[in-house]
Amino acid sequence: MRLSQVMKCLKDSGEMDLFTNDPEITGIEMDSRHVGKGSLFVAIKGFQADGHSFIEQAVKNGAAAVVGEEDLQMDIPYIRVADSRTSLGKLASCFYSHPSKEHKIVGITGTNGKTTTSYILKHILETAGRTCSLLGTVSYVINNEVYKPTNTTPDALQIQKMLSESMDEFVVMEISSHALEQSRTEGLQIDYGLFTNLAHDHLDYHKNMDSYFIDKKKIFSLLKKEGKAVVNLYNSWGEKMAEDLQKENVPLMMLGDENCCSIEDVQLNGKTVFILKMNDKRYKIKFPLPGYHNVYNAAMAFLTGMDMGLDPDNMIKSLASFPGIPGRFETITHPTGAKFVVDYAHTKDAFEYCLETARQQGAERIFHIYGFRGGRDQSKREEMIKVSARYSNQFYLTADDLNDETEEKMIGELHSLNEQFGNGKGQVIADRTLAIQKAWQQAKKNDWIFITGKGPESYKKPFKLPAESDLETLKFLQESGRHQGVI
Ligand SMILES: CC(=O)N[C@H]1[C@@H](OP(=O)(O)OP(=O)(O)OC[C@H]2O[C@@H](n3ccc(=O)[nH]c3=O)[C@H](O)[C@@H]2O)O[C@H](CO)[C@@H](O)[C@@H]1O[C@H](C)C(=O)N[C@@H](C)C(=O)N[C@H](CCC(=O)O)C(=O)O
Ligand SMILES: Nc1ncnc2c1ncn2[C@@H]1O[C@H](COP(=O)(O)OP(=O)(O)OP(=O)(O)O)[C@@H](O)[C@H]1O
Repeated sequence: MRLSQVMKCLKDSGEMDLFTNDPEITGIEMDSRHVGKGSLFVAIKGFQADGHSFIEQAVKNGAAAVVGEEDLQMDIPYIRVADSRTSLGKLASCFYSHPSKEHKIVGITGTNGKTTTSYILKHILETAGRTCSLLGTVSYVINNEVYKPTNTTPDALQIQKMLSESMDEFVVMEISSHALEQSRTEGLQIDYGLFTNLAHDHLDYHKNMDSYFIDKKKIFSLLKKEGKAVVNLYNSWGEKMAEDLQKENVPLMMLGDENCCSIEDVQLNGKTVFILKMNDKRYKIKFPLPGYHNVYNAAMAFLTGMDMGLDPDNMIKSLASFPGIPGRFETITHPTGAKFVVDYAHTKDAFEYCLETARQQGAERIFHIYGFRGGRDQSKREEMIKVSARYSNQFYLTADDLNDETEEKMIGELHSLNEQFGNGKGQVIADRTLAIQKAWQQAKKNDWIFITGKGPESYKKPFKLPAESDLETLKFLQESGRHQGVI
């Protein structure tokens, strides 16, 4: 494709300056290290580095043209734009022939429930015999091939490339607020935009809840002409979102609105069973994942499936056979019958939903093992400890992924938070595997032990026990118990 053809996508928005020759463009790159002969290199001012300082390297690697924000003179075509990130999405969409058009795309945003809802939707679509790609925190799945994700929502280049490679009819993707704020979704067009909820998280990045909300709301600017918003009203931010969208005349389906679809008769002791009332019809849904939060996730997926024209009876069967998601309420039963749950909860709301679920399931004692990511939103830590102290009989604070924080600083912070807000129930055990071992050794019948925050993710540093994730630690303890004849 000639540069002038790729540039047409920017020309429309008046972002293009003149250039003198028209080379053949073999690919678009945002990382100078990936540039090859004929690439168009887009220089981005990032949080860690400035892509403009790698232009020379990109040219050495064979770049045929460069897009950037600075006023530069070069021997190859240089196109100055106001915002490289938005230009990247537009250019990539153009280069890959606007692949959003080729699929029915569901974008899911919200603080909690994106991964779960996306897995449920993929499952019900596939049960109905439809093909579905998935882009999200746990994995990217394209044409049934599974890839390790870079981000929850990949960069604009990857999005457009994967959409163009996907031969699946549907694409279900998690859309993070970071991605929306960083214009990774520029050039993407979606058929459904789902908003699950908003809760205190990522305020290191978004500064306050209002600006976090505004970034999340950007998902609806991606809707195709005939696209629809699906909003969960069972939380106050969902109500606000729906109100805003109604004012803006965005076609909207609301979970929790009597005139559309509402949840009734929820049973949570044992299996999750509830009624979804849609217009005059009532659908009885049985869902294997416990907890009220999963009622919302299943209902959001069902509502979207109904609008897609899927058969409700088929969806009900599909939901009943949902196989679960790695690291989302994954349960291992201790020899005493105690339940060990590995979960990805890392917000106050998610803690509440999880720990409350144990109460609903008849837990006599609740133990909770968790930590905080270093270098991430520190303002949420106090609220999370308070919830944990309210619901659990005892909790252990461990060193989670430290990122840029030192272990010493994190441990000091854990002690301090525990003293202030732990209600005398907390203990700092920095080694996560030893904290899990301690809980394993003291577990009794009818105890529920939650290990939260990492889900299926690997530990970033080695701990005492030979395991690389929470699940592996539990399996190690299970195996060791068997070898020692402990039943
Ligand atoms: C803070 C942040 O969000 N950073 C994201 C951002 O990176 P950046 O643009 O700042 O990159 P940078 O390292 O400063 O580099 C700037 C530019 O120089 C280029 N470069 C760099 C080096 C070089 O030698 N040559 C070169 O050309 C880079 O390719 C880049 O184009 O854009 C990248 C591409 O999209 C993201 O991968 C990266 O996510 C980082 C890794 C990250 O951890 N982000 C988290 C906060 C995040 O986005 N999380 C959400 C999920 C949140 C949730 O809901 O839980 C997500 O969507 O994953
Ligand atoms: N609808 C919901 N409301 C509140 N909490 C939820 C909901 N669904 C799941 N959770 C809790 O949040 C955790 C993360 O869920 P999930 O992975 O589906 O969310 P996510 O939005 O993809 O999160 P992340 O962006 O951090 O990957 C779950 O392990 C559970 O504890």
